[in-house]
Amino acid sequence: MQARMGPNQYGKAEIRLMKVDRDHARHVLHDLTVSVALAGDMDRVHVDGDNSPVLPTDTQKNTAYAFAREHGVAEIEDFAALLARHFVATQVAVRRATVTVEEHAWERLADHSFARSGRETRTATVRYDGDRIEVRSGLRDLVLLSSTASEFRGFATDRWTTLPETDDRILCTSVDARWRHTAPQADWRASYDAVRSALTTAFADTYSRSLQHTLYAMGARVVSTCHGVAEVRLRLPNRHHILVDLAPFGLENPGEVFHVDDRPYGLIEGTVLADGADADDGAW
Ligand SMILES: O=c1[nH]c(=O)c2[nH]c(=O)[nH]c2[nH]1
Repeated sequence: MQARMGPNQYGKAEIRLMKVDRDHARHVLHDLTVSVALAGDMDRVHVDGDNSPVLPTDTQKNTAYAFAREHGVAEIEDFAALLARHFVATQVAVRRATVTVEEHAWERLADHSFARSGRETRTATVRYDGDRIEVRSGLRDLVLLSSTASEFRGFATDRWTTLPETDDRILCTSVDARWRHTAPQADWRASYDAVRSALTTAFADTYSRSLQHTLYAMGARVVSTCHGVAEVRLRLPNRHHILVDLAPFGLENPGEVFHVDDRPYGLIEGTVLADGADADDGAW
């Protein structure tokens, strides 16, 4: 058999980790999902069954827990970078580590009581190759809705088109955004707050001709107002709200009662780049 091993990586996915900071009576939670992916000199693992370069995924999981205890978890970008650097620095066969961390939000009820929050999930992906460190931050499940100021008309039609044009509809989406930083170090919390605010204010401010039009407005607001962000990638599912026909009941429905369709949905995806930035195909 003529074959050779192509690109590969391996690691522990979705390590669920809760770190409680309990130095003060007012506890702080860091509820994380951590995923590790290691790549390097692993051909002989696959081809010959030689496990000597394999740091078990079980060990990777233990390392995440131990580092949370030893170093704490401040910002998820820093925690991801700590782990990524560790695996490359300590394993000769590992040339590149990619660590993704998601942070699940909790709302405080009291000093040591919390309610799981309906807020979005914050994310970070850090890739380290022994030389360069790339940091991407992001968020997902940020659900936004405009109850007007959204239209969709003037689109292409053919014999299969049934969608009527509309000059007033609900626009609703669940934002999945990732953005690339120009620098390996930043005030991650402040940067996150700035990007979130740019996304939400652009969504709210924009008179939408389509979700594509809104996507660009949101991305452009991020790269033009958020210092140190070179590129933002957006995935916006169109959560269709369909006006219910109440005429059979003798009722008008002037944009008040909608059926919320969960699938299928339009999926609008796009990258917006800062002036002068090149698209980058690192770890997203
Ligand atoms: O904002 C929209 N973009 C589309 O591409 C599209 N297609 C569709 O059926 N509805 C919508 N809405």
